Amino acid sequence: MSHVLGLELRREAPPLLGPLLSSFPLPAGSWPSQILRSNHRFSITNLVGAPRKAAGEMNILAPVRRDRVLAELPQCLRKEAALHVHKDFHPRVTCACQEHRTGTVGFKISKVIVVGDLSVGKTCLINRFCKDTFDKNYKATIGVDFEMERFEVLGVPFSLQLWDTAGQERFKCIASTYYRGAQAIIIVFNLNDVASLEHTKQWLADALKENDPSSVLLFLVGSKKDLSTPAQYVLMEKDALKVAQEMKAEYWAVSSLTGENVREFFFRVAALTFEANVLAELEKSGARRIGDVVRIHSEDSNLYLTASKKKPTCCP
Ligand SMILES: Nc1nc2c(ncn2[C@@H]2O[C@H](COP(=O)(O)OP(=O)(O)OP(=O)(O)O)[C@@H](O)[C@H]2O)c(=O)[nH]1
Ligand SMILES: [Mg+2]
Repeated sequence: MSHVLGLELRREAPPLLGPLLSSFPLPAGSWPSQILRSNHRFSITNLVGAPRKAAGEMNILAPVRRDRVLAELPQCLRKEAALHVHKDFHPRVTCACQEHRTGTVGFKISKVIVVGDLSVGKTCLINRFCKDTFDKNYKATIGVDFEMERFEVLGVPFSLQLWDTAGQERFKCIASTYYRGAQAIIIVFNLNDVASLEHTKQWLADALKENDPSSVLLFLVGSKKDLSTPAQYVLMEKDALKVAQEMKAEYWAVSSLTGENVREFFFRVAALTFEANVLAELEKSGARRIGDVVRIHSEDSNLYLTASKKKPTCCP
């Protein structure tokens, strides 16, 4: 079940949801008014008039599905355009997870926004991963919509909130109010439409206006791979890798129709977002210990490079 957001908002958060919602970067004056459970997933709706459950009836978090458990770091698609190419999670992250020193990471919900031209396949990509469905008919997203996905990474629960935004110009102003507070930005283009690749720079610029460019993880995703011949794909990939390198984004190519690379891609997003969260948490607790404030800088989005500049607060 998913819900269109951004139509009409009201400030009304059930008491139990306070801590949960505090990590939702919603525009001032808005709170999700309802959490519903649907199979393994939760969706939140802001639609006024939808029946509301009493807080006591709500299930706050769904259990993690067995096929959402990550024990190892999923690898990048192309080494030329990757956020990092290390084979394993950062040693400090592995160590912190083993010693149950991941702080609040297990309770947090990380926001991921998906942007790109209309009809490039953003909704289909999310639906393939979250619902394992594919709809060949185009239904434009109006405003924004989102899905929650729960993972377990190195034994720690971790949640991603995947925000599906509208690509149509007339809905852009609604959608852009939901860009704020993203930990990862997924910019989608159609591998068979070079204009959609060119437009990714503008989508990124718009999304970065609302976010801190030094801490957000970027992914450039080519969609509809099933529609390209191998020769066409090779040509497009060359251009896409160049754009990804300029953006300092990790490049992926997927097909929501066949499912190619969809799961691998979202697992990579979950793993890298988790890793960044744990590293930030370790920095924070280190800073607290010495009574100082530390700010995370990731100029080149390389989590390992960032971490190696800091004094270790965890083994080894
Ligand atoms: N062949 C093929 N078609 C796809 C794929 N992904 C999406 N489509 C089709 O492309 C059209 C648009 O897909 P959507 O996911 O709705 O596009 P969107 O980016 O969400 O569009 P907006 O919501 O308007 O921004 C639909 O007809 C889909 O069936 C794919 O991987 N392969
Ligand atoms: Mg859509």
